[in-house]
Amino acid sequence: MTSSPAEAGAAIRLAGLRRRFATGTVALDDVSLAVAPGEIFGIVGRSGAGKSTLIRTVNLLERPDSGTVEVLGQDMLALDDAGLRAARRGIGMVFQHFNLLSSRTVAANIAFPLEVAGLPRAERERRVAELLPLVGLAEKRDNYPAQLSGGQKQRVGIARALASRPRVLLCDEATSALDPETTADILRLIRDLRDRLDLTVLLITHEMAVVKAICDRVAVMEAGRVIEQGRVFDVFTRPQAATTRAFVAEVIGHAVPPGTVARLPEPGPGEARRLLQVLFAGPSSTRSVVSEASRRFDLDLNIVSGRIDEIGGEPFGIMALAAYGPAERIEAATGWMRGLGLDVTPLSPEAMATVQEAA
Ligand SMILES: Nc1ncnc2c1ncn2[C@@H]1O[C@H](COP(=O)(O)OP(=O)(O)OP(=O)(O)O)[C@@H](O)[C@H]1O
Repeated sequence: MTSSPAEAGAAIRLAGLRRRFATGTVALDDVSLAVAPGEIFGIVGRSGAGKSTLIRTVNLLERPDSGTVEVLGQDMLALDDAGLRAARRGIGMVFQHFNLLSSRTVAANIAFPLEVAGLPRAERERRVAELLPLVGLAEKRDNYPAQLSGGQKQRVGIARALASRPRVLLCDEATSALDPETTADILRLIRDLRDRLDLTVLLITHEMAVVKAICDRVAVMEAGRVIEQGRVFDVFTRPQAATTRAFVAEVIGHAVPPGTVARLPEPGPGEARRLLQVLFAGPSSTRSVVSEASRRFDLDLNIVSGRIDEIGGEPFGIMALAAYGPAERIEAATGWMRGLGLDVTPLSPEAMATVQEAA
């Protein structure tokens, strides 16, 4: 998997970024990625993986020790203070905890960056009047943050980020403080704004469900490195790294009732029993793959569970198989299915239960 689609004319291009804190922690260890104009690009990783440090290098809230940061064709590290201030107006940022000023109304919070930039009052008011309906807050103009729900506060945060008409939007765990339903609303809003305003969006999250919901491409970070990146559909259907598999399983790990696993027949004499999770692109071909594998390798392959899901309208399937037969023939069948492009992962009964709980 490569980042090649974005290489030419990228909206954001980060190359060879390193950042080591005085404590000795290496938060970024040779990170490179390119985000195409109009793309929603997700960076996913566990706590401490380096996501915040990475997103903060894009607008130079964090300066890398080495590497290059290019946004909209501009070399950010070459700018003087005035140049950097101007460049930052082209890069909006949305925060996890909204960072609203409690003593200001919704309208005054949204206008704040314009005030800092020295825009006359009339222009600020005109811009706020445009932004309020765009984020669905036309009725809340004169409310204070304390009178708003979490989702409404984040809408204010988004409107404020868009006030200076940026072309790039950075979202730092923008939905992590919200409940699932509100998260879905805010993600829809971000996607809608991307479409309407032709924005490029870089977001960080620890939730693969966020990536699945709105991202076009994703990079998975671990210990300061990007360990895998690609189209979201490809990463979900053919995850490579163990960490990516674990992330993917959190979202699409499907329910195999523990009782079902417990009731599976024991293998016969000289037979092995293996539980396999199979991920595949497209809804239709699996059943024939399973029956062909069964014939070719003379195995008993039972579909324990299965379902079809989709990402960006593209369908994919997830299936749990119980395979019975000589261990080496099960291995051979697994290899054969992988050769056809299916992602096959052995599951222990315990793993099946874990996957089910996480789903
Ligand atoms: N200012 C700092 N000084 C020292 N170490 C830091 C600093 N900021 C971050 N780190 C460390 O760098 C590593 C990466 O942190 P970062 O916040 O970028 O990760 P993250 O993936 O965003 O995690 P989280 O979701 O918990 O914020 C962590 O080990 C963190 O403790």
